[in-house]
Amino acid sequence: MIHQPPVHFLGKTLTGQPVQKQVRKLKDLDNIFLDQAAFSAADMNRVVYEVFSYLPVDEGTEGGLFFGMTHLYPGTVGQEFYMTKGHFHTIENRAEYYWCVEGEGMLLMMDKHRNTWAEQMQPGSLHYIDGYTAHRVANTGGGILSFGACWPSDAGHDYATIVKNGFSRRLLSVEGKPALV
Ligand SMILES: O=P(O)(O)OC[C@H]1O[C@](O)(CO)[C@@H](O)[C@@H]1O
Ligand SMILES: [Fe+2]
Repeated sequence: MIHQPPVHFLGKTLTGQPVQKQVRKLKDLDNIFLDQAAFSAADMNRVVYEVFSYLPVDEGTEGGLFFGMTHLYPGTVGQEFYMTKGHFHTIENRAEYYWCVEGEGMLLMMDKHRNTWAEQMQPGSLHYIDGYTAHRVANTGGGILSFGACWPSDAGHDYATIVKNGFSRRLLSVEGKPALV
């Protein structure tokens, strides 16, 4: 039997059934940004990023894979660029790929010893995120940053550790340029 694939990935657009869309607004990113005064003054309904996910198996399936496209909008809160929430995986050894399709950004990674480093994202850049490594993406450009992700369906998301302790370094906009401080 020949099947038509249910989902299509054209440029930065993922369409078909079953693609799920998740929207993250500023109000979903509480305790992420350094400048709490700037955060409180901002419009909480501002969309920061959208994630289109293809989840062909149940969450938690060992051996399965998930696929997602994230569109992260440009903007800042205080001196920080709009960024994703960031997470470790609940099953800590699970790795992931990110790849950039459009825009300019920075992938922040932090290991279990809280060493933090960054990789530059530009169209075509491919990023291997090892297990035990927290990951977060910041949009450092003037347009949308679109990136793909592929991760194990049993990885899970541990957001709480990042909300509580953050990354050990922050990516700030210093004279319009990204600086890891
Ligand atoms: O889950 P966060 O930290 O909000 O970041 C969004 C991106 O990360 C993923 O959760 C996968 O790690 C994707 O769904 C999405 O590409
Ligand atoms: Fe992840």
